[in-house]
Amino acid sequence: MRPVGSKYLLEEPLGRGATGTVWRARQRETAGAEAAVAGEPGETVAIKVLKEELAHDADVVMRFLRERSVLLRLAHPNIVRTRDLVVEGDLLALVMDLVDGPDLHRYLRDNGPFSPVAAALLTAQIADALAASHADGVVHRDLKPANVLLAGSDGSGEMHPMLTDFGIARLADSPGLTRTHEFVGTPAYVAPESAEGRPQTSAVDIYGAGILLYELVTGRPPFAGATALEVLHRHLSEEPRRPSTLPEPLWTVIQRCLSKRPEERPSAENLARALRAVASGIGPHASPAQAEAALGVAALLAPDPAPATVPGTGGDGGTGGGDADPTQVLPSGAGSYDPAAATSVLPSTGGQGGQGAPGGQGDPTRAMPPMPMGAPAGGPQNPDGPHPWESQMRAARDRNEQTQVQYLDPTEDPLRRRPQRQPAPQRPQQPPYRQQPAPYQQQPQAPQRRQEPPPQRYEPQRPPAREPRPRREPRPRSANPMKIPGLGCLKGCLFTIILLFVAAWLIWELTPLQEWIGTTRGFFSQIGHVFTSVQHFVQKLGG
Ligand SMILES: Nc1ncnc2c1ncn2[C@@H]1O[C@H](COP(=O)(O)OP(=O)(O)OP(=O)(O)O)[C@@H](O)[C@H]1O
Repeated sequence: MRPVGSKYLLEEPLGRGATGTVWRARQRETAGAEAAVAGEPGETVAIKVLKEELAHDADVVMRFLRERSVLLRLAHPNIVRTRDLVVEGDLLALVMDLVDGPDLHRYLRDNGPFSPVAAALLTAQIADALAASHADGVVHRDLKPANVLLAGSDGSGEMHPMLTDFGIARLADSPGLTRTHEFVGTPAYVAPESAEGRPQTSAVDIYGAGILLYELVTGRPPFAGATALEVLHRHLSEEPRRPSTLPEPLWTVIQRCLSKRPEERPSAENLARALRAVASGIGPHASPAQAEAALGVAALLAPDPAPATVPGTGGDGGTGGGDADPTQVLPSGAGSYDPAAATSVLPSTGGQGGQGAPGGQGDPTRAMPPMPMGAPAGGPQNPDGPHPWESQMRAARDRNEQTQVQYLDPTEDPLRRRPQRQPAPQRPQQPPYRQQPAPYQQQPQAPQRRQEPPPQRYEPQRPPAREPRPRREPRPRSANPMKIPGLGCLKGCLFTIILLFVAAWLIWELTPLQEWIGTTRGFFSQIGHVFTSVQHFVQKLGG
């Protein structure tokens, strides 16, 4: 057991991320006044020991100390509380409350997607946490299922999401570690402005929340690709595709969160409110008024008039980033991309040039090659040393937990396996103000895989599912199985000739045609006469 400072003892690793390793630890003695939570000897805590690269960077240490008060101050029921920050020699560590439960990424992988109502309620709680941190000027910047821990997901039914890793992204993008204009994040969850190195605000967290919500209901994030660059391209240029099972109001929320323009995304507070309105309006017990309110959710999604800015990205009017930065054309097809990749430091402009940089395109750990652009504008970088991006990607490769993009077999999709619609009573016939608990008052239920989902479903106005028609045997066309090519055409021709013959006979016999022509012969004798004339003519020709 390794001591951390004089107050904590590391017991066993809980998991490793790009920025450090999280340990289950025990408190040895009560912490001093500098800690937010003094704790009791013997108490179990979680400690994130930051990676050595971070701990060796003077700038990170400075930032760690400077942000100490912000991190310790962040208190919200949906934020994992940071109890203490330890700086000792080469060691930087965050002491947190130990959350007994899986992270959301693992939970999704093991249990499959959530119902739209459960997903909306879960994301509403995450939006609550974001609203509190944004009000305090703290932008998370790395919102993703792996950074949401689920307390109380032990089968008791209630699920309590807790956002963790606050401020870590901010520590990791120290100018000493990453070059100017680079960003920290995970490609599948990165907002377009971060991908382009434009100024960032709290709207990047709203984008992350939109991606997370999409993933909760579908099992996978909206933009995937073989390489990190491909994923970033999609964030910049593609619109997400609407899954067919997604209720209209929830889709409206997702679309607004995933708006390419940060100023069009809702504030975290409005997002939470809108998601609760949607959850109560799309459930089966929704009153007509609640359903109506859900359909008008767009009106609730007002943007934040004064979004919190991310220092150093230009969003604060500071030195980094800047509006003048041109939109980049990202080279595609380079490198490999693990969608499970941990938080990454991706060069978005500037860089050391692709070919000569260590760990170039041939390096499979590389998710994004350096851009062939200008020289780095950032801090004192050693051009020969490995870029932190490389070591972070190597860490990602070493991780035990790999995010898996889950493609759900439609037959196993609990969203599709909804109960058959009964000829249910029409909504207007329901007593309008029943004493029912509103769906937003219910805690999101843990979805059980391969179990019938709870009937918290949005029923769009669709006709009831039809019985599939019995398959018809192809009609036998003929008793003769032999197929003669052109037979159909021949039959048609013969039929036409007979038809013409009969028509000519009728015209000849029933009209005064024969008198006009001056012959009084019947039709058949006239035909015979014509044939005889032709025969004589041919014989004459033949001599
Ligand atoms: N406070 C905590 N209590 C219990 N387990 C935790 C706590 N914080 C993190 N963990 C667990 O530790 C593991 C590693 O966490 P960490 O945040 O370092 O990884 P990550 O989020 O996957 O990576 P990164 O954010 O660096 O890309 C995760 O599996 C997470 O479930």
